[in-house]
Amino acid sequence: MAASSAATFSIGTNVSFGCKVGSLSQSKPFGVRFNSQNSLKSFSGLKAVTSVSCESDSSFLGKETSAALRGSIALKAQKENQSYQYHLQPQAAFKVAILGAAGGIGQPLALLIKMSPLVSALHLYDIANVKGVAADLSHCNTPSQVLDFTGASELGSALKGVDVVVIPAGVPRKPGMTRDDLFNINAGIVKNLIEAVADNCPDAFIHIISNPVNSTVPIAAEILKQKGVFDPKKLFGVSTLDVVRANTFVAQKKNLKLIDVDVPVVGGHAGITILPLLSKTKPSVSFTDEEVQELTVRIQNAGTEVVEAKAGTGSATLSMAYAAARFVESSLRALDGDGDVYECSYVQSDLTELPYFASRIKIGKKGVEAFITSDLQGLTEYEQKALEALKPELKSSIEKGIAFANKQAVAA
Ligand SMILES: NC(=O)c1ccc[n+]([C@@H]2O[C@H](COP(=O)([O-])OP(=O)(O)OC[C@H]3O[C@@H](n4cnc5c(N)ncnc54)[C@H](O)[C@@H]3O)[C@@H](O)[C@H]2O)c1
Ligand SMILES: O=C(O)C[C@H](O)C(=O)O
Repeated sequence: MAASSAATFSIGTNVSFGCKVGSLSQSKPFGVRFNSQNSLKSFSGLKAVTSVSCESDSSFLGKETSAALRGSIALKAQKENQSYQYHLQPQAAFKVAILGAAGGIGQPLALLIKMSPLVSALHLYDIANVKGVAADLSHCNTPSQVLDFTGASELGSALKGVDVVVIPAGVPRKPGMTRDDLFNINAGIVKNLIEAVADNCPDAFIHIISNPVNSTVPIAAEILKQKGVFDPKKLFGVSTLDVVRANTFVAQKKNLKLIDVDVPVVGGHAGITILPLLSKTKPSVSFTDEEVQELTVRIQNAGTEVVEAKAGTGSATLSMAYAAARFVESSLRALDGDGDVYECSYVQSDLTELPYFASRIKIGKKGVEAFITSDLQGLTEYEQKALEALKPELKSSIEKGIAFANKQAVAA
């Protein structure tokens, strides 16, 4: 085997996991390898805000200079390299649950999370078919323990003691459907799962993937309120896939190094409510009006692009698992005390007049720590108009979710 051959992939954080064959791993066939020095430039969005903020006096990072910031990250990265390169123990001991783990997203997401050095236990829950997924995954010689849970009677055990709950349970779209067409089935699924989360792990970070996210997040919030355990800082609608897509499409269009590109995406997660702020792209890049129009529409329709290509067999699963794994890893890093974690997410917000809104946020140990307001300042005329145009649809999706949850409460 060639001493230098290495297969390494990153899920978009400053941590990458690699199976390295050769000098590093002769006595260790699988290694958890931190690539932090390289990835100072390759965070694919997670730390892109570093460069935003260092150029702006009004940034959330205050007076810290770019050089000092990079220096501190480099030092930390070096230490991480030293500490973890040769160990198979988890770096931290967080427990993650996936609800809907046997599904198209759930399975690859479970695999990616199984590779995280921050996870000590992975709880896989579904209404069926999860035993085999867990048996299969448990043979991977990465540190976390995999446990399976099937059906409502085991849901409570799946959630006990968990730090992060990820919810991709529910039905996906078929061609011709909108995400809102999933409401009737998925609203009830999310409601039931969130009730169990409220009862068993009310302090956990909750990541909602199930569509329509614009409504399922408000449903989850209302259920948590009814149970008296709502912490708005810990409820996240996962809109990371919109950022991943925006980064990919912009890099392709402008012939940029993919790993450097970061585009904030705000609003919500459906059609025109998905608003990529191309004027805020890092590195700074100019677009013609036609490019802005073409890229914006492609990013907004990217989910439909996949649904149509899959021709009735489902919607995005692999790219979604990748995006969700990135968001999980970011959350775990924040829980682990990393003070430099930024992601876009659909959360309770007062950035606009709407109660829920996706924007870039800083995530800390207690959840949402700050909103990156600068992204919404100095928008182009195109972006400003698109922002106003998305509000009525987003408002009505939010109200639909709230009404559903309240109606259920009255009926109960
Ligand atoms: N937020 C996003 O960006 C994004 C991206 C892609 C897909 N999605 C959404 O994610 C959801 C799942 O997509 P998928 O492709 O994985 O679908 P899928 O049908 O392949 O998998 C869904 C899984 O959920 C399980 N499930 C159903 N009811 C459940 C319940 N009550 N409790 C636990 N598990 C239950 C099913 O058994 C199945 O294994 C869909 O609603 C889809 O629209 C969101
Ligand atoms: O488009 C869908 O229905 C799934 C998901 O929301 C996506 O953006 O891919």
